[in-house]
Amino acid sequence: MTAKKEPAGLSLRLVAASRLRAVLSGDNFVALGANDIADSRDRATANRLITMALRRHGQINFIMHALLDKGLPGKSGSFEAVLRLSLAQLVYLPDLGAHSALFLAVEALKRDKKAQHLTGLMNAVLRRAQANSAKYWSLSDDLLIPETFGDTWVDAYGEAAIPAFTDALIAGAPLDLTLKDNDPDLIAALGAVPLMDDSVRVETRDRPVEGLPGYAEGRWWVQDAASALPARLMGLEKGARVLDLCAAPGGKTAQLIKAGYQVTALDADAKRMERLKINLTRLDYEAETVTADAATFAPESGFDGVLLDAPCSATGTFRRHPEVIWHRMASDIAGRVSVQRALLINAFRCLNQGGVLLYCVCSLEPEEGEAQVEWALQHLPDLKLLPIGPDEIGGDLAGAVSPDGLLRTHPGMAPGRQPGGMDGFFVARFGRH
Ligand SMILES: C[S@@+](CC[C@H](N)C(=O)[O-])C[C@H]1O[C@@H](n2cnc3c(N)ncnc32)[C@H](O)[C@@H]1O
Repeated sequence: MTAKKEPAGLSLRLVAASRLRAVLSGDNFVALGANDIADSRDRATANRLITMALRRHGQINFIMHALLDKGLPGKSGSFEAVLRLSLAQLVYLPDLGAHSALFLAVEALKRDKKAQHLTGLMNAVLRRAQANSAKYWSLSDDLLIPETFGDTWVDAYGEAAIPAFTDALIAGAPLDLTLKDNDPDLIAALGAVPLMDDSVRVETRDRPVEGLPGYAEGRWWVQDAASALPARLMGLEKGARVLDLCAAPGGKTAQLIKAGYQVTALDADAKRMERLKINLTRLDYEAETVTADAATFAPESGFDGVLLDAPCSATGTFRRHPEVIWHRMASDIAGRVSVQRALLINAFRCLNQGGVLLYCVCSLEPEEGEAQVEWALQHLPDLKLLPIGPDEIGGDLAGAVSPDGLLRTHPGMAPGRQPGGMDGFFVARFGRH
């Protein structure tokens, strides 16, 4: 007897459901790669389903609430993940076909011992969703942002920021690169548009990053346009000794080396440090590397510059990691604020008199940004603010600098007037008396 053939499209959905399930329970989203699904078209479909489910998470919450009269059944294995993927397909990816969404959801549940008793419920819920898909398609985009963040972001960035943020969330992030050298032929070969300084944007690509022109020769590295801003503000002479704290995977380290500094790159995570070393080797760049806790690292001599890219809530990265805004709680932010303070204190200790300290976070939360500057100026009396000038920032982003010289980007901004947004970043520059 020959084994019964699996229905087409089922196995990619099983892999997608398993990845989404991990994200729902707290993992960061990492796109499926060739090791997960060998066929590139299947892999692309699976990644589309997961990213759509994550970007539309808030609206899918609303739909699930409307359709599951008794709420999500307890201890139900992959039920929630399969349901979210199927709703993403039915409502937001109609080109994938409604029939396959219903049929494959039921088939997927049949293969999960913990959920196979729920095939009837899945079928009924998805049929109701299908009947109402036009109504669900036009749900308010305000649902895409959790209330806790929505309120803070309106206060910090104004009412108009929210529609801009939801547009950016739905669109996702294009690929931004930082170039080693601004070669117009390379930019053309990449099909990229210049954004500012050495940042370019690749809007569409037909292959993985490793297959793009110039990757193997180490002519660029992946770095969001916002993430490339802080290191450009160091402003020291070539040859200055610069400490890059929380450096892995090394995007800012590479920029500091490119600027001509003698760089020491430090990170607490040994695996991520290995990744940093591999990245620098590909770029043919050199730095001293240290695996240590940035809160207690005690160098033998001080540095002319310290860049502290502090661990944070990462809410500014929601275009690539939509899950961050659903994972983060107010208590997480408070915990991160105290770690950032400990790191700021030690960053200051590592700095020579007359040196420059850059503090940055990829967070949209004022507690991790502007409020940390107030705290640092109160608690570290030898520290003074070195205001960032609007003319120091290219890409038509002068408006991102506040009157007191703090830099704040957000996903609604258009670097180089290009569509696609940018990460939310906060940068402050200090000097030591
Ligand atoms: C936002 S990522 C840094 C990105 C990096 N600066 C770049 O531009 O590529 C934050 C990093 O902080 C590191 N980290 C977190 N807590 C740390 C600590 N106490 N000491 C040193 N590194 C830490 C993490 O391992 C992570 O690599």
